Amino acid sequence: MLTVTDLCVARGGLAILEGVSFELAAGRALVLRGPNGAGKTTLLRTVAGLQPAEAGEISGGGEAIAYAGHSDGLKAMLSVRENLAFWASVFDAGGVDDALKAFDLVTLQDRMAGTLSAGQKRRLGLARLMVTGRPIWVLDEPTVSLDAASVALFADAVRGHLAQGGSALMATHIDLGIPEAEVFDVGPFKAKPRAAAMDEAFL
Ligand SMILES: Nc1ncnc2c1ncn2[C@@H]1O[C@H](COP(=O)(O)OP(=O)(O)OP(=O)(O)O)[C@@H](O)[C@H]1O
Repeated sequence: MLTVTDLCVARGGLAILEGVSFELAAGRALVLRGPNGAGKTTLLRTVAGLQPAEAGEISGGGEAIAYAGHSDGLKAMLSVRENLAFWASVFDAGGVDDALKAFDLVTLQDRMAGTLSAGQKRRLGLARLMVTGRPIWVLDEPTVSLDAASVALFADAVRGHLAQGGSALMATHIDLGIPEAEVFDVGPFKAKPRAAAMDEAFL
């Protein structure tokens, strides 16, 4: 269970969201909603441990989290299969063949990742999640560049992950058709204007 309590997150020296609390249980998905610039990416980065929280607590995250952000994080000179094998070895996990199948990458498995189209790169970036063995997927706009068929593959992968007791926290503007998903609107948690604590030394 991922538990976020009274969290305040900041970006560029400014508090963005404050008083954020939610729980994410095994088998559940939580979709962050809010307009551009509302703070969804900042919240996801903080939950994933990529930046410190200004205040509040996050428990149950850490090593349990696999994060996929705006960048696909691929190695251009490795093949599709080699990219997945590399990440599987980093996480000491397996599942390369299942990941290739789930994201329709079998026929592309020997192609250099750098030669893939934007949507194919995104499919490979998302397939990486399946070889991490980590239970909590934290995903920032995972469906960018994906066509309708690929969005359906992604939704199937998330549903499969939830069915195995995993969970997913994601920012997305589209309806993925995942009945387990709850919506969390970040709008009401907009921070009152004030400088973030970490920048005090530079004021
Ligand atoms: N590196 C940065 N330095 C300064 N400000 C930043 C930085 N990154 C983001 N911001 C600002 O922080 C606020 C929150 O941005 P964030 O990316 O979290 O929003 P978002 O809800 O994910 O938006 P979108 O839907 O457009 O992806 C915005 O006002 C943004 O301009």
